[in-house]
Amino acid sequence: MESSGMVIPSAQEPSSTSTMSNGYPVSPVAYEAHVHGDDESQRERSPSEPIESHPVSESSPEPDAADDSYDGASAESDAEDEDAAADNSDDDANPYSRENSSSPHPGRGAQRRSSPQSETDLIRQNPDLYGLRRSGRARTTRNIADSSDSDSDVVAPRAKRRRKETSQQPSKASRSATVSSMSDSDSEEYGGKSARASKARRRRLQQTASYEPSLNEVRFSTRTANKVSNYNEDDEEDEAMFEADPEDLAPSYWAESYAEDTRPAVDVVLNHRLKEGVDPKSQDLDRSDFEFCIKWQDKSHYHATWEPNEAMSNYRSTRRVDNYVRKVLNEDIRLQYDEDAPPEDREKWNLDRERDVEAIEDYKMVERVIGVRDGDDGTTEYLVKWKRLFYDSCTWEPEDLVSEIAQREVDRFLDRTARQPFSDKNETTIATRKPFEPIHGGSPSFLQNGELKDFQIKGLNFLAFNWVRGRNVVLADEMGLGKTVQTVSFINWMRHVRRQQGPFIVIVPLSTMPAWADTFDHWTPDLNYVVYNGTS
Ligand SMILES: Nc1ncnc2c1ncn2[C@@H]1O[C@H](COP(=O)(O)OP(=O)(O)OP(=O)(O)O)[C@@H](O)[C@H]1O
Repeated sequence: MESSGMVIPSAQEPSSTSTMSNGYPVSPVAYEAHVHGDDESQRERSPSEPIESHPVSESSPEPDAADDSYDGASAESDAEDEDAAADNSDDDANPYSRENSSSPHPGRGAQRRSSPQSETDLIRQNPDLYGLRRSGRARTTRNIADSSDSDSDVVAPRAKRRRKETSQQPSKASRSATVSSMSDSDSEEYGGKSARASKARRRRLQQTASYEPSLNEVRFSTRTANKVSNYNEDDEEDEAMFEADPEDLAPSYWAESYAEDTRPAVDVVLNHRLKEGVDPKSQDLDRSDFEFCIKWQDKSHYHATWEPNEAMSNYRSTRRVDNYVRKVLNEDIRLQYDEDAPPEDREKWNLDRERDVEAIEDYKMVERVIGVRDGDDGTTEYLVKWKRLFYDSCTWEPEDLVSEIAQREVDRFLDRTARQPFSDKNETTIATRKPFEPIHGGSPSFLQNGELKDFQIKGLNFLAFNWVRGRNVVLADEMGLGKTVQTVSFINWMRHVRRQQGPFIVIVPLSTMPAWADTFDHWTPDLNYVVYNGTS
């Protein structure tokens, strides 16, 4: 308890290392206390005693009178000091306790009245005492400081390697850290080329006591900075599927002579199929027998087209096609036509491809319209959020197209933008809310395309009742009994019954996000919700 009370604050308090030299207080207040020879109780309580036998208040330099931020901590440590002093007076096993219990200690008196130089002399004469007094302090920083030293048992795994290096030839960084540390503490006494091995130990202790953690942290970060882990090694091939073709990159030093390549650029190859007329049982199929479904850069999946292999020379970024052939087409040919291919592998491959194709069809469906603008040619364009794709994949599409494939979404967008959301302020404030009126007589009329069960109405009333009271609650029930539906209903109860337009935030696991979106769409299609996920 003593060491923690002493060590933790001192290790974390920069002012303690900046205002104290070798643990000696430089605070004028502290020095004044010694000169005037305060009585014993005052000395024990003083947070700024220089070197004392008391293990908490007196050997710890942190409660410097110059540092106001320590007032609170000082008061706490004072209280602990009183307890510790009482304990120590009975603790014969602790040499400091004995020392502390006898106030007229000659050494102590000399210390209190000595100048900083004589204090340093005393430290040199009593290295063990010096080390022990700071042992508590050092403990918290030892792991950090000693990680670059050689005599710590509790170090990071790489300390072993560091130990070897430092024992043979101290690294430049290590030396500079040592010098820096010494200049912080007392370079005159502990530095210098003539320092002997016995002094080195004291110096280490000294460093440990006076090191600022930031110094060590800098050293750690410098060393680890060279080790850049690549966690994506396994994904290299996947990345290659989408990596930019070098021909896409227009070198800036060619800028003047560089003619812009306006050919369509391949974004992703979505699928492949045999060309018409090619015998599917042929044994020597290759990429020239196939067509590829290409999603073009800056265009939505809706505009993906099938292109034969020989047409690729008309497009940019065809390296993505090469990668697709290598990774997907060749594997498909192998699994479909190689009789030795395990049937389970073939089945899994086909299922995966089916799933991918289904997903691509979803990407072509309009989830919602989120913006409108005038196009270049005077026509109207809508900003379309595509189903299952993030918002950074939204594209501007001509009005004709959007109306043709998703007129309902256009109408919803126009409805939303036509009216301003308005919330009843009286209902927003708990104190002015109207009393709770439970929902009776079946499913509420503000829900569309379905009716709540009785137990779900009960759950909705439970949520509504507690909202009126301003209480936070959790709705819990067994799986699949309609908690999502009840929550969506509750939000709509607030909108329609209490005229609260939100915004409401619903935080859900990524995997359940589509289900939530579907529930909103199904039960309350008039509600405007936005799905936030992805990177932008
Ligand atoms: N009253 C109802 N009428 C018709 N279908 C309902 C009703 N209540 C719930 N469902 C349907 O039951 C399914 C499960 O509902 P819901 O997702 O709300 O349950 P849940 O309790 O949230 O599930 P989980 O515990 O798995 O999250 C959904 O497809 C939902 O549309």
